[in-house]
Amino acid sequence: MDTEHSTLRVLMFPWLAHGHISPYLTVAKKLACRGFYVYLCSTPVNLNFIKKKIPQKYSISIQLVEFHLPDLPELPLSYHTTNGIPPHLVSTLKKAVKMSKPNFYKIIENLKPNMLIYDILQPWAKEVANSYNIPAVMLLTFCAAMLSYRLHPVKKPGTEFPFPALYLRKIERQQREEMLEKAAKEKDPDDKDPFAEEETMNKIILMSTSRATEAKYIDYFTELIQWKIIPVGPPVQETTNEYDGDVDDLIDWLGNKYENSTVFVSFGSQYFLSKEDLEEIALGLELSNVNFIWVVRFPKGEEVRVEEALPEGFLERIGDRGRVVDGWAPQLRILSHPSTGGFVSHCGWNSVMESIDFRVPIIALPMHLDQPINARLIVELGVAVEIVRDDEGKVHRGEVAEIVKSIICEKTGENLRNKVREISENLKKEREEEMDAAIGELVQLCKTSKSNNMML
Ligand SMILES: O=c1ccn([C@@H]2O[C@H](COP(=O)(O)OP(=O)(O)O[C@H]3O[C@H](CO)[C@@H](O)[C@H](O)[C@H]3O)[C@@H](O)[C@H]2O)c(=O)[nH]1
Repeated sequence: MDTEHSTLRVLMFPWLAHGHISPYLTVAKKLACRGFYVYLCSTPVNLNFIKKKIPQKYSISIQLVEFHLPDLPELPLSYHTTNGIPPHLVSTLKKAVKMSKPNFYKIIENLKPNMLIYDILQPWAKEVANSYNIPAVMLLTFCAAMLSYRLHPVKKPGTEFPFPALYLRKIERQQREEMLEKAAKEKDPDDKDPFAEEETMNKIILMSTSRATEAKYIDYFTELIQWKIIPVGPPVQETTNEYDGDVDDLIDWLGNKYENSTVFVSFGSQYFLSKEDLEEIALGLELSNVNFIWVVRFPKGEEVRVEEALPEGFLERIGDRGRVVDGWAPQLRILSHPSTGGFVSHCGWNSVMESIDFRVPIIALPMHLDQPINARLIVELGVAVEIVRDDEGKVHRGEVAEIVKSIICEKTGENLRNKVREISENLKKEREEEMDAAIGELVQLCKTSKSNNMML
């Protein structure tokens, strides 16, 4: 281990979502391997989950720090995470996090880290750190294509977005406008623009992405924002045995299938399918005749039995061809398995990067947020085919079946597999170099912080 940085201590504070925690944990491990001492801060319910993803070798270099939220009757402890929280409570969760700012002051005061790495959804954390002369760097968990799309109209109003491949369909534009309106209404007037120009702040952004997947978008985002953008590579963990339940049984079942014969179907940790989408996807998988593992999930507190939510007789008709998993599956173990030949995904950024890293072509079925842009990006890259919804946003079983079949049984799948293999190789080549560049910047910042702290 490189001991040069062994006295540098970094506090990491991701938003309370698995899609955000996962890339923070990846970076935490990379920092720990290079001699940093890392504190990873989240709520107890998230930490219980994170614990299982940290192998023994990091037991000293990565310390977990509890962040407590206020005791609100509508937000029991198990809801102190976005995983499985009923969608109407997400804004309450955001408020609860904000109310806990005094707890974050105490954490910073106790730990006195050399640097904070914070999330765009908690921009106030930077102010807390800066108030102790501690530098703060944002780690973004979205892709540069998405951020370019978002910032272009602000920075270059009245001009056309120069990447037509990243268009949004009419229904997606409507959904996006509704989402932005809702966000504007809920916005706390104290919250500053996370990309605002400030003299006190270093203009460095770490991004959970790679030049291997989106070099031109990283360059364009840099041009728009005029900050230094440092990609830190794909957010991929080691495949640990962190899951309870019948995981071995599931992996044994997968082991009995032919190479590239099975699709994995999963829509991340924050989204729940509508009844109609659930039915069309089930019947599409049935029609495709392809093997599958499908993670079906419902919000916490809704006592839904998976078998009852699926179309009548579905499980009997599928028999041993498919497995339906309730709630959560070991995604990385499944994606890294040779029998997995495709991933029907909502295109959360982590799922996209994980799939590319493990050389699995993607069948894109974006739901909301950044996902439509992510889907267009990977189609442009040549590693995905998209299941296109109709003008009302509905998914159709016939299209699901056709595309799944084409990826597993036809030439289309082979072409995508060749392309994803090539990009995965490039990702691996870039990974270390990108992280080394990031470490160089972080060390500089930490050193500044050390001299600042000595002056206190
Ligand atoms: O059964 C499951 C479900 C998820 N995961 C893991 O959980 C993470 C999920 O992340 P992601 O694929 O990005 O999906 P979301 O949880 O939906 O992520 C949110 O955060 C992402 C990063 O900011 C955004 O791109 C998404 O749109 C947003 O929904 C991944 O690491 C998965 O490997 C599992 O291990 N098992």
